[in-house]
Amino acid sequence: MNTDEAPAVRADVPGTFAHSVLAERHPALVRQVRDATPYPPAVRGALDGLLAEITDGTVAPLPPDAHDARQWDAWGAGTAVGRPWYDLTFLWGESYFYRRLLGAVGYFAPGVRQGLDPFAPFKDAELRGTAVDEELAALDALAEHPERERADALLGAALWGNRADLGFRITAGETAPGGAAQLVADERERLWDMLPPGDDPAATVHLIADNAARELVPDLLLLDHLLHTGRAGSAVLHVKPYPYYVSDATAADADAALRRLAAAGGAAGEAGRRLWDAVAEGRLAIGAHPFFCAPFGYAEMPDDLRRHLATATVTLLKGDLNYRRLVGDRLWQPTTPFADRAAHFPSPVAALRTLKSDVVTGVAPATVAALDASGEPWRVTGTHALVQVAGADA
Ligand SMILES: O=P(O)(O)OC[C@H]1O[C@](O)(CO)[C@@H](O)[C@@H]1O
Repeated sequence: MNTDEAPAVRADVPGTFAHSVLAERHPALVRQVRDATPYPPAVRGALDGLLAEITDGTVAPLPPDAHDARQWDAWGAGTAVGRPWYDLTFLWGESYFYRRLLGAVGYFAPGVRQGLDPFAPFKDAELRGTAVDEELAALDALAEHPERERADALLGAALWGNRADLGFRITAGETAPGGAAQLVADERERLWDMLPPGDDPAATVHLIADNAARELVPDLLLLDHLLHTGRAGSAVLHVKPYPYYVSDATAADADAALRRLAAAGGAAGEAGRRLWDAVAEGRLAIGAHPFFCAPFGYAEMPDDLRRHLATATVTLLKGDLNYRRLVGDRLWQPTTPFADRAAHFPSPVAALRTLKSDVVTGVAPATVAALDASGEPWRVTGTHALVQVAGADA
């Protein structure tokens, strides 16, 4: 199917979800970042400048001496600069917003704030929170269950862990995410068929992570299960090269989650120490390719990343943004076959996603009709989820 058949998601129509992200979520986030850390006047000024720019101004360029100014030029910054933010496509505009926010807090420039994650206060609080304690303690009860039940439970935890996304909560407030957990597409069986239990040292699972803390912990536990049961001989965890979309996991977040697990008691601690050993022995690698923060879909991934992902028996792709980048950030008919949209991906791929934006494919017509008839904004509230698989029959 030609991508021109569906319009790109844009943020220029008031009343749409994408518009609300630029008009409400981004300004709220700038204020939250400014309040979460005792920033000096220069940083506060830069954040205020960014706030004014995204509210009333036009897109400003990166400083010419920024380490990635040429990269962003190649990614289209030249044509974006000087235009209203709402003129940009949603994916490009969101991505550039996060790059600019990091610039405002001095993340990239030499100096005392270089490399300091502005979202760390939110991520740390979540990782230390009692909700994680409770989730880890619940693992002990799983040990007695048959392997397939444990696998399903861990897959479910990784799937619904995607609801814990901190960016989502900024506008979801206290009452959401919640409601009935519901899968709009359920291809778990096909996923497990690709990874039979046993000793297959050649099976490699790649996991393209989404959020840190409450999502990354169950992601890691799922990888541990795959490695421990021999469903996979090795694994690669792909994280972001720099802080992104508020809570997206970086290598520092992966280390923090591994420490949290390894220090836990019971089954969680055992899994954490196995994961620690797996990293130490090279069976679990952590990667952070620059393209994971690029403002484009995965169909446009560079050759080196394509070759790397092609080594996967299956790639688990987590979360809403990764899904948008997989199928294309376009307003597809929800019945558009997922396998068609994901056919470009270099390995078999399984999307594990709670729905937090308008993009969706691969939903059966009767399901779409029932969801639409419910009158609920089922695509964007995080109350619905999907497990979809493509490339498994190749
Ligand atoms: O963490 P996730 O599941 O990728 O969700 C993040 C989602 O939140 C947003 O940033 C704002 O809705 C979306 O653009 C994005 O798809």
